Amino acid sequence: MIEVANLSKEYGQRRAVQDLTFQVSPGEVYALLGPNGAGKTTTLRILSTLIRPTKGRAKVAGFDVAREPLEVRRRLGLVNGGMRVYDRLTGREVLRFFAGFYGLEGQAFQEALDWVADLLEMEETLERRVLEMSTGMRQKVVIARAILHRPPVLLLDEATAGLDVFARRALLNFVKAYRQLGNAIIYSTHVMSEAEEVADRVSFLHQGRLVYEGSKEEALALGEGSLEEAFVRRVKEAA
Ligand SMILES: Nc1ncnc2c1ncn2[C@@H]1O[C@H](COP(=O)(O)OP(=O)(O)OP(=O)(O)O)[C@@H](O)[C@H]1O
Repeated sequence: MIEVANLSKEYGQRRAVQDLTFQVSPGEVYALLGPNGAGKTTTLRILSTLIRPTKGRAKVAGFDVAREPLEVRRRLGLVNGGMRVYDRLTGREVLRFFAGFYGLEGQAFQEALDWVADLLEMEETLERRVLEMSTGMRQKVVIARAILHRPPVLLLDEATAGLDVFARRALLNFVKAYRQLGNAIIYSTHVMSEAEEVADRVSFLHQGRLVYEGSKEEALALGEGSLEEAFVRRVKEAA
């Protein structure tokens, strides 16, 4: 569902991502792990067609991100930590506005709304103004907006940033439910414990390079039960 081949991105002299290759299958959560500046956001921005790669290729649902960006966008949802939505609107109004971009109106909008409200357990959030929502409720609106069109590919970039324990739990449960529907998910974070909970496979990104990729179980074995330890060991070996 996601294919990345020898992908590189340079900002002037700075190499943000170097020669990255990986694939993600339908029904799989792929954790992209690494510290700040490792290149995670750059990778997701390329996949979501916001920036172009300097070298290499990436495909989403079979469509090339550089040559067929509109086809890619139709099949993809993106969630960043700290994304904003319009304060004065209710949850329902925000979602109606964005649904319009996907051509979801009338009955189709209502069906999409019922679907996301159920999946994210957010019925009461729909009637409240964003201004009056908790951070967790707001994040549900952000996620709902990203999946209204039921994309088979979902990219989550530090999506739990700023969330309390209940909201984080709700998000992790949602990730599991969305995978269960057969969708491909990239879960990008520097919080290794979250990946331990939701990932099927993990990769470690360090200074723009993929220094490790394996099943979560293999990575945990490498770190004697800890992904953080596995990351540190792999980075030392790669140095
Ligand atoms: N627009 C830009 N112009 C110049 N350099 C950039 C730009 N965007 C990112 N970089 C650099 O590219 C590298 C990778 O950044 P990126 O944001 O992809 O990392 P990250 O793993 O997502 O980290 P974070 O969690 O801090 O966002 C960093 O060295 C960063 O400073």
